[in-house]
Amino acid sequence: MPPRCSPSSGIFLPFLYPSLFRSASRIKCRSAIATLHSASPIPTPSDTSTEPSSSSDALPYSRLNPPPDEYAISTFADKARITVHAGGGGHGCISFLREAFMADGPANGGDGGHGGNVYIQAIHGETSLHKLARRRILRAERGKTGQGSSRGGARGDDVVIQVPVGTVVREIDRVDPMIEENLRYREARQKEREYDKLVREAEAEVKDAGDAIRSELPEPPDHPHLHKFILYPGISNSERRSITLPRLPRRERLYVQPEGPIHLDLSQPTPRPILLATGGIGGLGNPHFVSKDRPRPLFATKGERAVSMQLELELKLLADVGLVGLPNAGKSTLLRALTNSRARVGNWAFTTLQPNIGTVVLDSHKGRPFPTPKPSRAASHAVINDATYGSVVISQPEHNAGPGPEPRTRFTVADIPGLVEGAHLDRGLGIEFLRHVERAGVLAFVIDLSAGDAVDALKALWTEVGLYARMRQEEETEREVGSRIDWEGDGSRPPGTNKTGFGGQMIVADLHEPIDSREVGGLHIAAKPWFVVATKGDLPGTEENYARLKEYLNAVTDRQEPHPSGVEGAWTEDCAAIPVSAIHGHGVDRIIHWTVGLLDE
Ligand SMILES: Nc1nc2c(ncn2[C@@H]2O[C@H](COP(=O)(O)OP(=O)(O)OP(=O)(O)O)[C@@H](O)[C@H]2O)c(=O)[nH]1
Ligand SMILES: [Mg+2]
Repeated sequence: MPPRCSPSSGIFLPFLYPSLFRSASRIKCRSAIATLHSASPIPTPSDTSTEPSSSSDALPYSRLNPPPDEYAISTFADKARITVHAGGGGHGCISFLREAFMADGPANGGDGGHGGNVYIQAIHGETSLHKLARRRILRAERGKTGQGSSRGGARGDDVVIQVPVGTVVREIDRVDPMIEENLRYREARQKEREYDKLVREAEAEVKDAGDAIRSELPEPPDHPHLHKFILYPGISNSERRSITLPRLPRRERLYVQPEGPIHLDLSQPTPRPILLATGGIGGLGNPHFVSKDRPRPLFATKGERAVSMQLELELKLLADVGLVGLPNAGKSTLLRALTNSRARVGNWAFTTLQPNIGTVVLDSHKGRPFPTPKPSRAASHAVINDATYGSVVISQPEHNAGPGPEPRTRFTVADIPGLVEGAHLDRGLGIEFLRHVERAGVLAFVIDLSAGDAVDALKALWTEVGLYARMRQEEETEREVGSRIDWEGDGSRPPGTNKTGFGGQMIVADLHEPIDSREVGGLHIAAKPWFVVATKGDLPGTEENYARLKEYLNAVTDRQEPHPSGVEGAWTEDCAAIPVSAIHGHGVDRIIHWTVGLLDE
């Protein structure tokens, strides 16, 4: 059989066998990056499209310049579609006491146990939805069937679905047997009433020949709750025919089933699990039906069926800082420099295919907590080749900040796959991951100073983010309108309306509710504080690029230039560019200081 991937298609080899292909990959990937850049109007360095944007080839391997195969695989999923089934109720039992010298003992069948519920809980320990995406179906336990000697069945175990904080839960579909049941019961009662009416009319016509007329009438309808009963297995045919089933008492579920469609935004940890689907109630044992006329009931009831629903889970990472940059800009290297992350680094575009999250530990509780003052703009713009920049550990001041809010001890950074032009239209790997940017408190735009004009690169990135933000806003508005429309269209009368019905029309609710002004036109992202990480500052010839970028950002801060996204009213309070060399670990502590300042604002 010929090989699936011909040896000539070397472009795939770095992804498959990175360690075997290290030396060749540098050359191949340079051309791949050059092609990618040339296909895109996003600026590329005229002099670096043939030369790689990194001098990392010449550097010895280290934690910040790792070989391409030195990384931790993250099993990450940010979307999952699951079906949850609450547990059905256990059946009631038909049983009679048997003792010596007691031929016909009293009924002693136990009740069935109630079914387990399905809950959801957002917790900090979870970081991904991959386990749920793999499991797909989650079932709470059924209630156990009742037993003889009046032993009730055990309650079914609940299921608590634990999801990461930042998960959005949307109900797509629901099967609620209680609603079906009510409909079925109403239909059966209607048939019963019609039948009774027929009988009454016939009896009125021939008063003393009621029986004769009854025999001409159609078969009486079934008992409305017939399907809910279990009959004694040893029952004879004559007993079956003579059995008269009682009308069942109306029974409510133990827990109130939340009304649909469920839409939860679990952006905070939930100390108590939230109920999604309620378990069915257990069936009644035969002692419940004992009466003077019926001392030995040969039936019990079945357990109620339970709610099941289909849910869509979407994780919007709740990182404090989101790293946004073009492919190969150096985001993962920066994440490694900032945190203990072992994100994959490689000199080719789209090395990162899944978001990576790292935690910057500011205070490991080994010493006193320390205040984190925001440095001045001038300080953050200082030259980077300072010997102290190599370490991530921040020196702690002598005295404590005094009374006030607890100082921040850590923050999280999300490294998402690189954005290309048109990412908001789902080009590259963009749209899947742009939503993680939505939740970040601060955006850090990682710009490769050696890869063309930094200002153009920043504008291109902001354009994508801005367009995405607007698109999301439109989607949300549409969804909101959709949820206020009665799409049933079956002419049935919605609650609270008059008898005329709506004959299949859509009913749009009042849409004149005020909309949060921050949500208009993508401002929910553009209003976030942001700064630029001007990386690869160690490479020659990057100073001028940095100087231009700094000048531009000062102009944006002074409102002489519009915000790079073009969104009106976006955040321009203090647009900084922090020069770093992530590969050497230079300048990372400035990023940490600056970020903490923005987060604490
Ligand atoms: N000289 C130099 N090279 C760097 C620096 N930061 C990253 N690089 C190199 O740039 C290349 C790309 O780095 P990555 O961290 O994988 O870039 P990325 O932005 O995560 O790339 P994608 O995941 O593909 O979007 C690697 O060869 C790094 O060694 C830096 O500060 N200086
Ligand atoms: Mg990366």
